[in-house]
Amino acid sequence: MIDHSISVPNLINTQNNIGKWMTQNPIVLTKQQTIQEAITLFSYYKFYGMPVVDEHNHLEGMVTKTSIMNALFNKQDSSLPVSHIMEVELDVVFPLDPLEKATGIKEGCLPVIKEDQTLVGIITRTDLLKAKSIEFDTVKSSLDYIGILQQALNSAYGGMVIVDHQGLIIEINDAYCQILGKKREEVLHKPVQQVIENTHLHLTCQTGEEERNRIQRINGKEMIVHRIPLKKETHIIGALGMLIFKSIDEMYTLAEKTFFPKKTTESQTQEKQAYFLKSIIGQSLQTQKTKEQLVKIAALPSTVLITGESGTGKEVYARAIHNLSNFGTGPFVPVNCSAIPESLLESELFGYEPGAFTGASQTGKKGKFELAENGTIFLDEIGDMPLLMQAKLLRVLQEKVIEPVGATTSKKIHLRVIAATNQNLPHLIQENKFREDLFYRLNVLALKLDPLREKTEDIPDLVTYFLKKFSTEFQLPIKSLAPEALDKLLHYSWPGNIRELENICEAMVGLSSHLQIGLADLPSQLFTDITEDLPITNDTTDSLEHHMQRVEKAIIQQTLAMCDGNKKQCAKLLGIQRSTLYKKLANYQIN
Ligand SMILES: Nc1ncnc2c1ncn2[C@@H]1O[C@H](COP(=O)(O)OP(=O)(O)OP(=O)(O)O)[C@@H](O)[C@H]1O
Repeated sequence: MIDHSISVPNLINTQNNIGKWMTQNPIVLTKQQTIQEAITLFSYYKFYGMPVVDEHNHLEGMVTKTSIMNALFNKQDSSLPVSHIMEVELDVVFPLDPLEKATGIKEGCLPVIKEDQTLVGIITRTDLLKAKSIEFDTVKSSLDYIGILQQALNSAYGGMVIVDHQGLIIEINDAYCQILGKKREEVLHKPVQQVIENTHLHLTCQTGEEERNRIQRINGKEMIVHRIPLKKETHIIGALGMLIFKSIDEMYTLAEKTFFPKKTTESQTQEKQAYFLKSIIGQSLQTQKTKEQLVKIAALPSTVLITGESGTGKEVYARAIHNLSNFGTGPFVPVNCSAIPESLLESELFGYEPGAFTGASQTGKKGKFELAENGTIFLDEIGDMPLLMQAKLLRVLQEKVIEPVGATTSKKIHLRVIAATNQNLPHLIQENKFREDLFYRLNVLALKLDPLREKTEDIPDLVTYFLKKFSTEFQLPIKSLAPEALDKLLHYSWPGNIRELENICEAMVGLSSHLQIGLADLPSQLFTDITEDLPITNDTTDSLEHHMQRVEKAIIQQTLAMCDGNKKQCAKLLGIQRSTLYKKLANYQIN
């Protein structure tokens, strides 16, 4: 993976000790050398002082220009050894001492020794001046660097903010300040989460994870942001936040200007609708009405409940609503509530904190709700949600907050909820299997999908669409359907609805060796349609629903027999999910 994190230059050298700046290997004297020799060396090297060492390089004293001058004025014999005039009570410094320790030199230089008295150098006033002037240049150039950085930030079109490893703001540009309606001085050194709404930058400093093109709500507007960790070697030392577009609207305006310069807003909306409704095949009156309703629903932010038998396209409609809605730029996260074991459902939906339970990941895990932030969560098979989870979901819908497992605080969420079921929720409510209050929360906007047998006008279009789809997928010439075969499809009862039709088309394209699929290529289930042979009861007290259940039971029994009891194959043929088949088998007590 490419590491996009930014490394920060080392602006100031912190190792400003004496060892770094001292004069190493200085000229030294031994005790036996004469005053005359010292005078010669002084006049040649222009030193202020020279250390006197023994044969092991241990410091014994110091001969300075002052001590030489005194000797000369006192008419001392210059052939005497320097031990006569050397200073023995000395100030000394050590290599690791800070530079400041040497700034007290009143005159000349100081010997630098190790703990065992070995001489390692001298530090002179010239050394000190050099160190200070270089330090000054470094600070100055780092100040210039910060100045350049500020200019660069301020010339950026979007907002930029830099935080340190604790999430405290250390730099912010004018554009961001304008968006926040705050002054730079007001927000500097404050925790970023107290200044910028819905920010994650402080978390970026903890996770080191880069996030690009995320939607963040600030001042009621959705904006696109990048969050980039700043690293020095392997350490995270802060994070850079970039606000790319000041709002989604601004991005659309820009995209519109670039891609659709002359079109009116209305025609753009129609184009967008046409694009996303294209995936919903069918021109029957019912389908047309459902699509019209879909467009109206998409424009609203409220929760949607889609009902319809298995395979009628509930997820297809949910995706279209998402794409046409204001949440369309965010993620679409489908969750099949019946496929997740009850014990895992809560953590799957709401996530968990690090180490929340035995076996939990040490980094924690985001739940589906958090993953769907600024987008849509699609809760399929909501009728199968356990009662305890229903209560938790109700709270989420009411308060718009989630509480990850093991967390002590709750998190605000901003997303749209679409739920779907093939079950009769009012019946489940009567049986105390579904909460009435949750039903009303979900059913704010209702979309009911008709079974395929009630809109057979859609079948020709669907068949054409699926034959083309699978012919292309299997790299075969595009196949068609003979009129008598189509007629058979139009008179079948389609218990698995569009999914069953899709599966049959897939099998026909793959298995038929003819370009035009005839009656002989149709699967046997179409010829043994149980509903054709079903006795019509004269019992007027029997409700339509009971009739339907008898029909459904008979179809399942017959299909299962055809598949020699193979439930996987039976579910596929019926166009229902295996979990749905198992439930129905249990309901009808079919073994
Ligand atoms: N109007 C449609 N046009 C084209 N394809 C469709 C349409 N409706 C459904 N399909 C296809 O039928 C299959 C089943 O659709 P989908 O999964 O949306 O049904 P469902 O009602 O959610 O089923 P379940 O209740 O079993 O979850 C999918 O492969 C989908 O692409």
